[in-house]
Amino acid sequence: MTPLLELRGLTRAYGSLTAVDHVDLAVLPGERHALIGPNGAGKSTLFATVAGTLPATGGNVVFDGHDVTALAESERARRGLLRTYQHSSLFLDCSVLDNVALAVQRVHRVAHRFDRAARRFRRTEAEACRHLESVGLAGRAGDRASALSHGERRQLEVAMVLAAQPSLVMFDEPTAGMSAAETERFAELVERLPDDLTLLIVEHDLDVVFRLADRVTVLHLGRVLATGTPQEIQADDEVRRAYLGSARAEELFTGGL
Ligand SMILES: Nc1ncnc2c1ncn2[C@@H]1O[C@H](COP(=O)(O)OP(=O)(O)OP(=O)(O)O)[C@@H](O)[C@H]1O
Repeated sequence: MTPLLELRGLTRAYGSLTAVDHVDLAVLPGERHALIGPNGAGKSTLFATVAGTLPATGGNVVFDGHDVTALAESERARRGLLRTYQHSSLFLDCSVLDNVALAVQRVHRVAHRFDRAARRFRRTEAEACRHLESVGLAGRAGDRASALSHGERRQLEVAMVLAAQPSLVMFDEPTAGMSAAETERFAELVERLPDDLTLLIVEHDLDVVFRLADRVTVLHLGRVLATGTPQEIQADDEVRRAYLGSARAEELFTGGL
């Protein structure tokens, strides 16, 4: 199967520090792929370089068969490669529904241009409602975004990303700061996303990783240490060694299986 996303020798240096060091990685269509690693492994840098938030200093990002390394983040998003931002994309004074409707409108700017205003409005609203339903927020449509809890804001953010009709969504530590109940709700939400949506998730909660991911890539000191199924990763001696001394070693040994 041809990968939807392929990283070829992707490298990102900050001066003399190579935070992401010749990373090769393939994410297949429909796959849920998690990126883990001890603190400072280079996960955030890799994430930002793939999304186009940070330019690469070497190597290539190939998305849907095209080399997008030189493209801006917005152009990558237009082609279906989207990343989530922690809260920064929300209009807190607008309603939950309007936040998603605005995201829908951005996509349909061209497609709906010749519709009559009332019809365009109805279509946009119906589509926004559908996205809210798929993230479990239909009941909060009329509330202000500022009234949502931390976990609900992250759900709203997913609805807004879905409105952009992506083929690959990159989640940036989605459960960070969530309560156990919010984390559970978020994991269920991800499990319910359409099967053909490809996901790349950077996540610290290894229970969530081992529950959601089809395959896991472990970064260590900017390099790929291992890629495999959750079971393979948990049984990998090198991975265990990389996590030893990390507060998360315990999770690696006990989580998920
Ligand atoms: N803007 C920057 N300038 C210089 N060095 C940086 C910068 N951002 C990150 N680094 C360094 O690059 C390396 C990788 O950092 P990065 O944040 O990508 O790792 P991470 O795996 O996401 O870590 P964490 O799990 O702690 O978030 C670290 O050594 C970090 O100190």
